[in-house]
Amino acid sequence: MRILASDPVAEKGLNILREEGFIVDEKIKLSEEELIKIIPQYDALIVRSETKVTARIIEAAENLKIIGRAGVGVDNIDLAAASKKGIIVVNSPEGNTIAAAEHTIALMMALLRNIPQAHAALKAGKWLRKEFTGYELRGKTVGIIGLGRIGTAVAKRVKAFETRVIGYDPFISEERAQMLGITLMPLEELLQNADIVTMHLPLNNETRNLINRERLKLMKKSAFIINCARGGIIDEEALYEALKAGEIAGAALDVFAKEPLTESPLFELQNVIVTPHLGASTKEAQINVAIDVAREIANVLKGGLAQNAVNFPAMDKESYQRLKPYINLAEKLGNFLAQILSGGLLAAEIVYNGLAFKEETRPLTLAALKGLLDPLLMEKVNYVNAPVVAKERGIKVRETVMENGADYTNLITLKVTTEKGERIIAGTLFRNNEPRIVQIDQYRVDVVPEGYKLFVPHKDQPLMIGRVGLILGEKGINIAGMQLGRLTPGGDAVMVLSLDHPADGDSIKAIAEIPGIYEVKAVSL
Ligand SMILES: NC(=O)C1=CN([C@@H]2O[C@H](COP(=O)(O)OP(=O)(O)OC[C@H]3O[C@@H](n4cnc5c(N)ncnc54)[C@H](O)[C@@H]3O)[C@@H](O)[C@H]2O)C=CC1
Ligand SMILES: O=C(O)C(=O)COP(=O)(O)O
Repeated sequence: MRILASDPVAEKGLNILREEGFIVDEKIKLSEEELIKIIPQYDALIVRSETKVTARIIEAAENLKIIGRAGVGVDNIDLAAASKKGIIVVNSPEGNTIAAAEHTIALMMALLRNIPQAHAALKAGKWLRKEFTGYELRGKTVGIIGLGRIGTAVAKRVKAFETRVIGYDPFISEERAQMLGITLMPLEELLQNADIVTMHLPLNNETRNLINRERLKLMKKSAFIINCARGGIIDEEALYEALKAGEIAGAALDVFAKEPLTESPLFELQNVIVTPHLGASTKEAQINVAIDVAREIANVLKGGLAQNAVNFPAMDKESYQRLKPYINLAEKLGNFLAQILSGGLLAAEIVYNGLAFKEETRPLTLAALKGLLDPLLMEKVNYVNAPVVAKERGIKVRETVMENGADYTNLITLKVTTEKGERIIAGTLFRNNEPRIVQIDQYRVDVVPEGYKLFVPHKDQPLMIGRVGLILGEKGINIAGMQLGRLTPGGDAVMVLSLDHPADGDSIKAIAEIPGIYEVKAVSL
């Protein structure tokens, strides 16, 4: 399989992929058209922030299974397009946290002490001292917007400078803020109180131009603002005007609305210092992020699940190990049901009974949906696009979780409604995580969800098994196992045969013609 790195990525990461037997091409600074042309050859794409992975590129990516973002921000990737196409997007959420936090501190100190300006002046032959008198950090109030990984790492570090830290993040709790020693407050209040404001939140539709003209006006005239998160969070035009008018004291910017950026009115202002998106550019961070995404890509291309997928529920290693057999079971249940269904699919409900499902069920639901939808549809369905595909087709998906209430300690039941009625399948794990289908429709069974099956509802009467066995036997198809389920003697019953080879069309037809056989469905798991 082939992997393309379209931005500079540390060799240590790429070598992991080469050692795993993948072919890795490094081609940087490609245009959108160039990428569209070559992307069909690739199974995985690795990017940093420079490559814009547009919907057009994703559309052309016939073989792409995963996009690895060697860093945090995925705003350069069209996530909706990737999800729709079933392409997993992974990032490295922690690999560059320290690099970005330290760069923020570096910018903060440089800004307060005029280091870039003094450096430039002296190198130009000017020994200026009075002009470059700065400020101390001690005793100042630092306002952090976005208290995620980088925001909290910055908080920890500025505290060592004896500052007071205030924060704004609508998604963190008061308890967590207290634990970090940060006073939470509304954004407007933070802007009014901070001597230094620093941004550490993602760019999205809610945060674009979060710091606009009105909000900049709330800041103290003596205040500084730093953006080491994403360009576009601060309105650059409004910032220019605020700085020019002396409404705030200065700004340090590592990121810009449009990158690369080599000319900007902001660059002409003495109280603005800039770096070209260097937050994550340390040797250490680049090795960390490259290794993280390489491991994810290798794992996913070998059929595993991603742990840091942005468009798939994230799972830590432990949860993944624990849930993996259930994920496989859920997928098999969906798959089995898909192969015995008739009529258009209207709704799917997945019911989880048992403590195994107390914490996390989302990956199981996605697996059940994938198993259910993939055999029914022309397009490829996987864990990532399964909900999108279901939604697009108007299939209602419901999830119910109950701590107990079933005959098995942990049971997954998939109920689907089609135009022709309702069908049910349920499964559990036996000892040693052995998967079993324990119910199909109203019948109790004990079927290993593996290999070739024949699902044969019939009337409970003598000779049924014998005649089915004879037809298959005459074709040299060996029956490896058989399960019978019936409601009442002489009533409706079901046979689930496990075969060593798939049954051919003629045998299936011949079985279907036996009086008392209601239907015959071949299932391959
Ligand atoms: N300059 C650079 O080279 C680098 C920039 N970054 C950027 O830094 C930013 C932060 O990264 P991490 O801390 O790793 O992410 P994170 O996901 O750990 O933290 C982001 C925080 O922002 C908060 N948030 C979301 N919407 C918000 C809103 N409307 N107002 C206030 N807070 C909000 C979230 O609740 C979360 O706590 C990202 O934009 C990332 O792309 C990251 C690494 C390097
Ligand atoms: O990780 C992030 O979000 C970054 O902004 C780092 O960007 P980069 O990988 O250095 O292009």
